[in-house]
Amino acid sequence: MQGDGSEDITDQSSESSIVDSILDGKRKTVFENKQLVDSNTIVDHNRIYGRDKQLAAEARAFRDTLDGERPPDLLLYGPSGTGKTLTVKAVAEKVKERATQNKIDFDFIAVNFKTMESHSLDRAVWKLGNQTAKKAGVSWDIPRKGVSTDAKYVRLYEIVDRHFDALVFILDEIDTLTGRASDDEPAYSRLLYSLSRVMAEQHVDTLVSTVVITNHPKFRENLDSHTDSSYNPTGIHFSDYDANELIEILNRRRDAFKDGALDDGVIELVAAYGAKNEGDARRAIDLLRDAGELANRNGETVVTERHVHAANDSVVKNRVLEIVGGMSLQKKLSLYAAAVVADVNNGAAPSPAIYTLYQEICQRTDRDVYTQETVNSHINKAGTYGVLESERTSGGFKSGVHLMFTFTEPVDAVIETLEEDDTFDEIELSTARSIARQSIRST
Ligand SMILES: Nc1ncnc2c1ncn2[C@@H]1O[C@H](COP(=O)(O)OP(=O)(O)OP(=O)(O)O)[C@@H](O)[C@H]1O
Repeated sequence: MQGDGSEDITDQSSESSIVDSILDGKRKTVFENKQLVDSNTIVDHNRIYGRDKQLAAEARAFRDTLDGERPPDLLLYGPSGTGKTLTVKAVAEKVKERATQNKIDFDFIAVNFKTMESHSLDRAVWKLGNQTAKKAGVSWDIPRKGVSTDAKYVRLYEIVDRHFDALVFILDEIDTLTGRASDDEPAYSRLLYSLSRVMAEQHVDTLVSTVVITNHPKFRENLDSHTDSSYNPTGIHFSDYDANELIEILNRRRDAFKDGALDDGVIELVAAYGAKNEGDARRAIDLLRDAGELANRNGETVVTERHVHAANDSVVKNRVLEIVGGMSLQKKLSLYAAAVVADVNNGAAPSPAIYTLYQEICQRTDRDVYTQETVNSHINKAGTYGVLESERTSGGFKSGVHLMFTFTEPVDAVIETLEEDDTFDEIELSTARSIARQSIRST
C-alpha cells in the first residue's frame, strides 16, 4: 500500500512474476518417488527387511481364513516404528488378493485409537462401525451421539455379518482406550471381550478375529477376568533396530531419490541417528525425507550429510519444543536446572546438585522455592514425555539415596529451547553452569 491507500503496482507485478516463475518453472527436486520416504506408505514385501519370522507368523495365522477357519487373535508388541503395522498390513493385503481369487470376501479394518478425541468405548465402537461400513461400501447411518453403544454394536455386527466372509480388526494403540475414570473395567477390555465373543454371542457367521498392536503389552494385566479367559492372542514380538538394520531398510528405499541425488554416507548417517533414536525406523525414514526436503528448499540437487545434520537438529528442536512449550514456569525452572547440571556432568544429573542450582536460580530471580520432592516430581513429568530417564541411586553423594537423571534428548537442545522463554532472560547460562559445577563438587 502507498501513503494514499492505493496499491503499489510495481511491487505487485514483481510479486506476481515471482509466483508465475515458481508455478511455471520446472520444479527442481531430489526426489524420484517421494512416497517411498513417507512413513505412512505400506511398502511391498521386497522392501521389508529382517522381519521374516514375524511375517511368517502373521501369514500362518491369516492362512486359516483361506481354509474357512477363524484365524487366531494376534498381539503384536514392541517399541514404536519396528514394523508391527507395516508387516500385518502387508500380509493382510496379500491374503486379500488370495481370498479374492478364491471368491472369499476377506478384508481388514485398521483403526488407531490414539488419534480419537475421546477414548470411550462408545466412540471406539462408532469408529469401528464407520470404517467397517466404508470397507463394505454401505452408509454408516449411526450418529456419534444420541444412540446407545449397544445399538452401535448391533449395526456394526449387522454390517460385518452381511458383507464379509472373514474380517480382521487391526486395533492400533488399543491401550489408549481407557474409558472414563469411573469405569471399573477399561474400555479396551470390554471391546476385546465383545470382539472375541461376537461369533458365539451375536450369531455372526463371519470369521472375525483381532490383531492388537501395542508398545505396552502389560495392558493385558488390566483385562477383566471374563475378557482374559476368552481372549488368548498369539503374541509376536518386534525388537528395535540397530544401525545396520536401519541401513538395510533405508537402502531398500534409495529409489525414492533421483540417480546420484544421495551423497555417500547419507544413509549411514541417517541410520546412526535412527539407532540413537530408539531404533525407530519411522523416525529414520522421516529424517531421510526431511534431509531431502531441506536440499530442495536450498535449491540443491544432492542430499549431503550436512542436510542430515541440519534436518536432525530441527527435528530434535521441534520435539523438545512440543514437550517443554506447554510446561508451567516451575516445571521449566526444574528442568532447566537438571539440564544445566547434566551439561556440566557428562550427561548425568544427580538430584541434590539440581536442587542446589534450582534454589540459587529461584532466589536470584526472586521466585518461590519449592521442596526438593516437588522439583524431582516436576523433572520426572518431563521423563514421562521422553526427555529424560531417572534412576534411584545411593553412590557418591553425602545426601544418601537420591535420583540420577539422564537425558534422552540432547541437553543443549533442551537448554536452548527453554531459553527461548522470557523467564530465562534474567539467568546467565555461564553463571548457572558455574553454580552447577560447584554444587556437583560440594554435594
Ligand atoms: N523391517 C522394515 N522394513 C522396511 N520398512 C520398515 C520396517 N520396519 C518399519 N518400517 C517402516 O518404518 C515405519 C514405521 O513402521 P510401523 O508403522 O510398522 O511401526 P509400528 O511398529 O507399527 O510402530 P507404532 O508402535 O508406533 O505404531 C513405516 O514407514 C514402515 O514402513
